[in-house]
Amino acid sequence: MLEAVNLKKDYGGHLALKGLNLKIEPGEIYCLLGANGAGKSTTINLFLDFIKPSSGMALIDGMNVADHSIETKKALAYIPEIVMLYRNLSGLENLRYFSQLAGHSEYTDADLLGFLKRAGLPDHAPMKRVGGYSKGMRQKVGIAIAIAKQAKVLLLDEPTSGLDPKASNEFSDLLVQLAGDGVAILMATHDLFRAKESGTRAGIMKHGELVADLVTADIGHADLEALYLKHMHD
Ligand SMILES: Nc1ncnc2c1ncn2[C@@H]1O[C@H](COP(=O)(O)OP(=O)(O)OP(=O)(O)O)[C@@H](O)[C@H]1O
Repeated sequence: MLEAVNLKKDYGGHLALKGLNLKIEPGEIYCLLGANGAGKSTTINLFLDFIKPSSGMALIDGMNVADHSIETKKALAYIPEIVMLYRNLSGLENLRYFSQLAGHSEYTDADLLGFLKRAGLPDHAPMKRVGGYSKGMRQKVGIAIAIAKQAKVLLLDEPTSGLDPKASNEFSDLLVQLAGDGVAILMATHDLFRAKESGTRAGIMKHGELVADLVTADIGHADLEALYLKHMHD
């Protein structure tokens, strides 16, 4: 479970996050929407403990990440816009390496190949160098790493930007599957369509504040877009 409690971030006089309160339960996919500079990445970076809050708390599984950096990192997986992998290693070798780093040395190659398959990596790809992978294939290795790590929390920062519609659709389906397994997911995205399609909740952030927090099943595509645009113009 992910929770922000009155979470604030001040970058030298610029209040980028103004007291965020948010709870994301296992099985939820929370899509954080908002214009460039709204504070979405700041929120994610606080949960990752990449940056420290000015006040308030970011909690993962009830633990304050600022005080439990290592323990909370064990519970989470992070997928940025471009998943960082070793170009000269194959997908399988990358997955083995990152799984071992996460303390899972027990997996056999068959296990690891199973995770890559579950993440939708084509059968011909696991033995090939990642340097030749498409962006969508790299994202799939990122998902396989999350599966292998048995992450309870998944943080994503614009993971589908630059993916073609089919790859984006496949990626969103994977997130829905992970949520079905009880993972709590927070995703910063500009993709209103995907937020409505695969998100269970959506929040609109503006100037460091959550100005809307909705259940996606309660709102249509057009209504979400209209609401988003209304907030952007206010
Ligand atoms: N390291 C930093 N130092 C100073 N200001 C920063 C820093 N990082 C972010 N900011 C500022 O904080 C605000 C929020 O930025 P943030 O990156 O969280 O926005 P975002 O919603 O993720 O935007 P985008 O959609 O462009 O990724 C912006 O005004 C940004 O310029």
